[in-house]
Amino acid sequence: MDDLFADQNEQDVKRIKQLRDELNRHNYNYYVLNQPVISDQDYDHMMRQLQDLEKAHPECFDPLSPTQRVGSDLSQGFKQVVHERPMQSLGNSYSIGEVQDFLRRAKDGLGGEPVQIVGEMKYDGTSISITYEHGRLVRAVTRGDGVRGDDVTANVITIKSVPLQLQPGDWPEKFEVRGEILLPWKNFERLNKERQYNEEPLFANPRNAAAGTLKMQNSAEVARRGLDAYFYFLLGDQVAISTHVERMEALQRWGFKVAGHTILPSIDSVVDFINYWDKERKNLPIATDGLVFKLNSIEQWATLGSTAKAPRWAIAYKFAPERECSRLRYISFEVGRTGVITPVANIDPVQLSGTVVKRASLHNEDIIRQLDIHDGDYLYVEKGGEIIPKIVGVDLKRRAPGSQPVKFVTHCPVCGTPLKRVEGEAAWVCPNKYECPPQITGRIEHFVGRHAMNIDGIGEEVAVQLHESGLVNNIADLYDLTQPQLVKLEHFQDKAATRIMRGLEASRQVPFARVIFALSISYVGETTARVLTRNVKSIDRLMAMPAEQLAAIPEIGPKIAASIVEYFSVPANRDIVERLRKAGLQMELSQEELAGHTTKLEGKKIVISGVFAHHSRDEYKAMIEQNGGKNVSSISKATSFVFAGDNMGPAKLEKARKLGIPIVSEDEFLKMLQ
Ligand SMILES: NC(=O)c1ccc[n+]([C@@H]2O[C@H](COP(=O)([O-])OP(=O)(O)OC[C@H]3O[C@@H](n4cnc5c(N)ncnc54)[C@H](O)[C@@H]3O)[C@@H](O)[C@H]2O)c1
Ligand SMILES: [Zn+2]
Repeated sequence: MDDLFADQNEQDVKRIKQLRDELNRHNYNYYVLNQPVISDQDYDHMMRQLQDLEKAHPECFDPLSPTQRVGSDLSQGFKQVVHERPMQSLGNSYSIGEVQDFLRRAKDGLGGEPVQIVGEMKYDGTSISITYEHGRLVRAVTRGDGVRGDDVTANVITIKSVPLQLQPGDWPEKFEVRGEILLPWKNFERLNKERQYNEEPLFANPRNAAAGTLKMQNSAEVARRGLDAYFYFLLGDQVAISTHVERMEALQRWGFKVAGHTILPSIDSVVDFINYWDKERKNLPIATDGLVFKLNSIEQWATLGSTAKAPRWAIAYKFAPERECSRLRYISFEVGRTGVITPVANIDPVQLSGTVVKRASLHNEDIIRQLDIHDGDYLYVEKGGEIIPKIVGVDLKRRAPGSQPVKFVTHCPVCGTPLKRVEGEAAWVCPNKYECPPQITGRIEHFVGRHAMNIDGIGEEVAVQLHESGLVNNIADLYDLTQPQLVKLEHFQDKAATRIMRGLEASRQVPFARVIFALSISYVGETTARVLTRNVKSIDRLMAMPAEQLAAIPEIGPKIAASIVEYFSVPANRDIVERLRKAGLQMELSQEELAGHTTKLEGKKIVISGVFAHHSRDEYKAMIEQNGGKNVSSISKATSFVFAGDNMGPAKLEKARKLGIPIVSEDEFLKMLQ
């Protein structure tokens, strides 16, 4: 019997260590990289397991355990600032019973004193602490590891809803506000669309997108993305207001947006509040992942204090993710522009977060195997981050006896070519690059895209139509199209044909770098195309370059180099390039580009200030002009950004902050010109 216990003990201790390691890894992915690899529910579940095990094994206590500390977002490149008061997390609850437990504990801690509960939205962004002195914003700092955070003032002042100067009022000389920085749904979706287009990794949800944006080195880009902010704490030694609700009202008067606060006089009203917001939150323009209940009396906050990780006078209530179960009808296999096969689960339609879901991507074969999906299974589907439906599991109880694991196709479902698996990657690929129809039409769509040749009027349907009619088999064929040919196509009107013809004409002026991007060479995205053209300067030189020479260009690794050489080794591709050249496309850098003239700073009014490490101030002024920008001497509302070196004058800095003008460092500036 003793042995049995010893065994169990040993297993628990091992599991504690394992969970701590795993949670630390997920914290890093989530808070620093902003790219979580598991769902919040799975993370919370692991955290609970660890909490339970640690409770059963007090001898394993470790102040560094993830149960004892908030996950750290500290990252390189920012000045770190120690918080005057530590920034904590919140305890979690998932049911009304747990909220009641919380209230009971709080009342016990207060010796039975009556309490008043305030309900608020739990915004799903990233927390920020902002210090104000004499009515002005002086510093904005992330939560960091709770004790110290990153100074992200330059980025926060680009957020229009953060007051830089307070409304006249009774604010104390110095105070701190805390709140949530958010990326509204609309801006989040726009950002992910752009990223998808540029083949950059997508943000899993608005929270990760907001956190990632706040940590960018380029304030101009931060401003462009459109962050927003809501506030939910007012703190400071000089703050003489004794309830949370009155503090929020004061913040509102001073010019802040606050987290709508409601006094809830009974547990029934707490239940009503939960039920109301569970539905109503879907109509908000920003993401929320729950509600927060706080005690109203600040004095009671002081009496109750906090644990290592969270206050005892507040608790988060997390909404359950919407999940439905639905029957798998069949798996379809879709072929992308690069030949990658994506399996998609087609399920009986179900209603989820207000929309009907019929399809959900399964991404690749490994995921199908991990989930162990059989034909005819009932699948659980959730809306991850509330937008993209995701298959999260199988209801094994409903599995038909004798059902077989689903089979992944072995041949391309469109052209029938046997599939290949790229070494080291999860994806299966149709290798029939040049004749597989979806790959051909995918390349046409890519070629005409906004970031490539920017030819209007050719979406997915038209690309397929052009291909099926036999008119366009590759991108060079586009330039042989004539208006009468287009008008003859089904459902095609004069206007649409004219638009395409005009777009083709205008595309002859599109700069060389975008032509290279438009060709669909594997691994050559927008940035790589720019690096290539800057270094290689003409298509003839690019076609003639051996792999080693290409790989020697900074940022071009052996993988990209091999892919470029492979592309130009195919006679059909060389033929396409020659035909595009004849059609009048830009096949080298223009005289202006060669002379260093670009439009990268076009329309920008730039104030330069301070001393620099890499070039003199005059050199930078010349560079601004060369790239289409304008040097201006003093900061005004019309200034696009301040290009700041070391020792920039404090008066200028202050003025820029006051007007919300972004500050760009030397490194950031050089990056802009890349
Ligand atoms: N998927 C992953 O890999 C992964 C990894 C780490 C963390 N996470 C998720 O993050 C959570 C932990 O993050 P956390 O420590 O920031 O906790 P949290 O997000 O659950 O709650 C605390 C935070 O809520 C925010 N908040 C929003 N509205 C508020 C309001 N009205 N009043 C007070 N605070 C408010 C504050 O920023 C505060 O820091 C986990 O529970 C998990 O869901 C996921
Ligand atoms: Zn194929």
